[in-house]
Amino acid sequence: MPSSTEDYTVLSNVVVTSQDVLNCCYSSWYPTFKDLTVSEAKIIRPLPAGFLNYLNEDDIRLPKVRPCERTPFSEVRPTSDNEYSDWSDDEDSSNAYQDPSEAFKDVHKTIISTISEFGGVVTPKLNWSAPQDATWMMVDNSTRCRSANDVYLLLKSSDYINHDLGYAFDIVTEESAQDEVKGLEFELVLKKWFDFNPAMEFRCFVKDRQLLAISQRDLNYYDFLEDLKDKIIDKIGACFDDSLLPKFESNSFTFDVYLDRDLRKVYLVDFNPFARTTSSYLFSWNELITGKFDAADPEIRLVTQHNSGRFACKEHSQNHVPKDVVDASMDSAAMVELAKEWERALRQKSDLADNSEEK
Ligand SMILES: Nc1ncnc2c1ncn2[C@@H]1O[C@H](COP(=O)(O)OP(=O)(O)OP(=O)(O)O)[C@@H](O)[C@H]1O
Repeated sequence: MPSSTEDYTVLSNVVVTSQDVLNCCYSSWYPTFKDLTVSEAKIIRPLPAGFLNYLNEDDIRLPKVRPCERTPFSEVRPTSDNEYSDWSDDEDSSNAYQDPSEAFKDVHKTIISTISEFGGVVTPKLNWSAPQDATWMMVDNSTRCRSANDVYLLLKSSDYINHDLGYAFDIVTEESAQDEVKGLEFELVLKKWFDFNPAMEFRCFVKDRQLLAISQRDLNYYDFLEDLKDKIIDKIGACFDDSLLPKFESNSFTFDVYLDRDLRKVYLVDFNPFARTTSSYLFSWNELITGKFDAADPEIRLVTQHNSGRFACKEHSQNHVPKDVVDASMDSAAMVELAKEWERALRQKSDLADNSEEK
C-alpha cells in the first residue's frame, strides 16, 4: 500500500476547452466534411422543449402508429410499436392514452419523412453520441431504425444519450463551460443506414495537431488486417493531412474512419474530444497523453491472435439488463418475487462466505 501521496501515480490530464466539445458536435463538422462521410444525414435542430422533455421522462411511452405512418418494414416488423400501436379507435382506449408525439408534432413528422427519404432505415444520434448502449432493446440488436418509434425507443433507453443531454461539457477543464451549456442547442441526427464491415473501422488520436496513433475499433481478431497495416497508416495519414487537419480547428482530438475493403477510400465517421471519456481502445490514455510517439510514423494497433482473448467482453454492454429483470419490471408481482429471489441469493452468498471464513 502506498505510504504517502508521493507514492501514488498522478494521472496526467489534458486541456479540453468548450470549443473542443462544440467542434465535435455533429452539426459543427458535418457541413464541412459531408463529402467524406459514408452516408447522408438529416440534422433536426434545434430540438423543441417538448421533444427534450419527452427524452428526459423516465417512462417509455411510444406514439401510436397510424396506418399512414407505417413503412413497409414496420408493417411486417412491429418491433417497437407498443401495445397502443394496433389499438382500434374504441372510446375507452382513446380516453386513457395520450400520444406523446403531440408535444413534438413537427419533429415526429420529420423523422417519419426522413426514414422514408433515406430508403427505410436510419441510425440516430444526438449532438455527440449514438445510443449504442441501447441496442439490446432492438430485435436485431443494432441501432437500425425503421420507424419513428424505433428512434424513440433507442434514444430513451440510452445512457449515452442521457449524457449528451446533461453532461457533455463535464470534461471541459476551463471555467467558461457553464456559459456554453446555457446556450446549447440540441439536435437529432438521422443518418442513412450504411452496412459497415467492423474490421475496417479505426479510431485515430491527434495531439497538438499531430496524428500519433491509430487503433482498431472492433475488438475481434481479423487475420487479413496485419498485412494491410502500412497501407492503412498511409491512407489515414493522407486523409488527415489533406482533408481533416486544414479544416478541423481543435489542437487535439480523435477522429473515427472507415476504410473500404480494397482501401481505396477513407470515410469520416465522427470526431471526439481528446479526453479520457473518449474510448482509447487498444491504447491507454496515459500513454496517449505522456507517451513518446513519432508523428512522422504513427503507431497502429490491431487485435492480434495473441491478445484477442483480452478484449472478449462485449462493447457497450455495461447498461444491459437481464431479460428477467426487464420482464419483471412490467409486472409488479413479478418484481416483488424477483426482489425476494435476489435477497435469497445474497443471503446464500453471505452464508457461504461466513462458512469459508470459519474453516
Ligand atoms: N450511417 C451509419 N449506418 C450504420 N451504422 C453506422 C453509421 N454511422 C455510424 N455507424 C456505426 O455506429 C457506430 C457509432 O457511430 P458514431 O461514431 O456516430 O457514434 P458515437 O456515439 O459518437 O460513438 P463513439 O462514442 O464510439 O465515437 C460506428 O462505429 C459505426 O459502426
